[in-house]
Amino acid sequence: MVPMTRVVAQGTFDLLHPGHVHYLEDAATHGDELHAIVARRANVTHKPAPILCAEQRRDMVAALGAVDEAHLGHPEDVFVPIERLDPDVIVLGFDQHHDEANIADALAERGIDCRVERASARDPRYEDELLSSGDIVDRILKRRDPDRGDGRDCQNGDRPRGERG
Ligand SMILES: Cc1cc2nc3c(=O)[nH]c(=O)nc-3n(C[C@H](O)[C@H](O)[C@H](O)COP(=O)(O)O)c2cc1C
Ligand SMILES: Nc1ncnc2c1ncn2[C@@H]1O[C@H](COP(=O)(O)OP(=O)(O)OP(=O)(O)O)[C@@H](O)[C@H]1O
Repeated sequence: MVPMTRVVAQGTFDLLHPGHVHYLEDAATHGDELHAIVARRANVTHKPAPILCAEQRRDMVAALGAVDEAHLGHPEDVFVPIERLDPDVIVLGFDQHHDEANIADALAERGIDCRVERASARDPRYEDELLSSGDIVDRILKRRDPDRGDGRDCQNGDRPRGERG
C-alpha cells in the first residue's frame, strides 16, 4: 500500500480569483491530498488586512475541487497546524513572501520531515482580468466611489453607477 502524500498550501485567500485556483490546483499536483491553511487576519501584516473573515475565506477555499480540506490558521503559531497535519510537502505560492530555506530549517528544528516547494504563476488570460485580491478591492472602491477615481472602466465598456446602457 503506497502511503498518501499529504500537501499543504496556505494563504490569505481574501477575494478569490483564478490565481488562487491555479495555485491550489498546482499544489494539489504535488501529492495525493491537499490541505489549505487560511491565514488569520492578525497574521496578515505584510499587506492590508483581508476584507472577509477567516471562516468565510476558509469556506470558499474548501469549496474548490482541488482542496481536500481547508483549515483556519493558528492565531499565534503558524507551525501548530503543520505539526498537526504532518505534511510531506508544503507548496508555497509563486510570489509568497516566505523563504524556502527558512521554512525548511524551521521544519527540521521541529523534527518535521517535509519538503518545501513553490507553485507556478498564472498569468492574466483576459484584458480585464484581476489576479490579485487587493486589486479587486481597489477596483470596487474606484467603481463604487467615483470620487476616488474616474469611476469608469472603459476597458470593457462598464459605465459608472447610475448610467444605464
Ligand atoms: C507553512 C506555513 C504555515 C502557515 N500557517 C499559518 C497559520 O497557522 N496561521 C496563520 O494565520 N497564517 C499561517 N501562515 C501564513 C499565511 O498562510 C500566509 O503565508 C501569509 O498570510 C502570506 O500569504 P499570502 O500573502 O500569500 O496570502 C502559514 C504560512 C506558511 C508558509
Ligand atoms: N496569479 C497567481 N498565480 C499563481 N498563484 C497566485 C496568483 N495570485 C495569487 N497566488 C497565490 O495564492 C496564494 C494566496 O495569495 P493571497 O491570498 O495573498 O492573494 P493575492 O491575490 O496574491 O493577494 P494580494 O495581491 O492582495 O496581495 C499565494 O501563495 C499566492 O502566491
